[in-house]
Amino acid sequence: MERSKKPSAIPVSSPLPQPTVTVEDKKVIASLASGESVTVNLFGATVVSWKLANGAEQLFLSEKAVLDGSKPIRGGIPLVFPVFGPPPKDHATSSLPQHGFARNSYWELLGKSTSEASDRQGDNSVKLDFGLSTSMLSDAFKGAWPYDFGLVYSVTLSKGSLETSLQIQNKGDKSFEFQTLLHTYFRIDDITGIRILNLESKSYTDKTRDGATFTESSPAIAITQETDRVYQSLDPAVPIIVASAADNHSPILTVSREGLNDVVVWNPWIEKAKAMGDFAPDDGYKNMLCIEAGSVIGWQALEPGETWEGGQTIRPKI
Ligand SMILES: O=P(O)(O)OC[C@H]1O[C@H](O)[C@H](O)[C@@H](O)[C@@H]1O
Repeated sequence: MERSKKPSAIPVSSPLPQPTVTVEDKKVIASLASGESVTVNLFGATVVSWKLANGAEQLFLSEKAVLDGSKPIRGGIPLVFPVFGPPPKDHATSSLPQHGFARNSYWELLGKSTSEASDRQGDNSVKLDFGLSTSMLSDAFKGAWPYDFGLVYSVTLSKGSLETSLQIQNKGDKSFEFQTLLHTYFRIDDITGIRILNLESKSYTDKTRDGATFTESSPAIAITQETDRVYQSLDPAVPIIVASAADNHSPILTVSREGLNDVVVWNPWIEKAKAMGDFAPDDGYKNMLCIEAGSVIGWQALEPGETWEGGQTIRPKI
């Protein structure tokens, strides 16, 4: 008599845990099953929180950030478009507010999509697409910048990285010029404990010194005072690294860029932090650093029908 064989385990391809996306109160929250999460406020499509699986918040959000749409959000990743800084008087953006209207307008959630982690070990990643187009602007912004445009901003949360990328389309019949920037406020433990790598020998304008131009001499930049510098014409293949001063300059996080060849390094320091009504606590400048990937030197021209794309991927050391 044949001994009945125990059925051997049949390999089944178990589905990876799916990310969840919830929309509540003008906020979109996406989470991976392993615990990472990102929160995007529809006002400005501003990413206001990005947490790792262990709950560690990666972005600085001021305790006094205004979240009701009455002013740009102080912290997270405000999006700058179509002008960086105060608009020049002789330019088509001259009637817009500082940093333009993208961070000052309500965006819509266009959709979400998931993709499988390539190694089948981790969770899926989740991509949120947000849109802003001419018809969604206030009449005041439409009047101040009369161009027909469409923006799609994609926020992709993966295990160990956050990617934010912007597509800009000229949908009208006249060309326009723009600047854009991802104004990322990183949360850091202690501003005195970090160094910024990969900017040595690069040219920068220093806004704290009347916009004078200098060449960076330091291989590892320390922030010890108010800092507001626009580094320009960087090699897009070289990421900006925020490193630990104490730990032999080992990376704390890296910022890789595509199409964004300028980088602003900003910390308001003591007096400027106190002077900002929506910045809190006063000594919060010790726990933040803005590394802002952008295209802000000169202007990008976009002809009718053309699309421009750029973005960043942030990877913290885990
Ligand atoms: O106060 P905001 O309009 O948000 O600007 C905050 C900061 O943004 C950038 O980093 C600029 O380089 C700074 O000059 C400016 O102070």
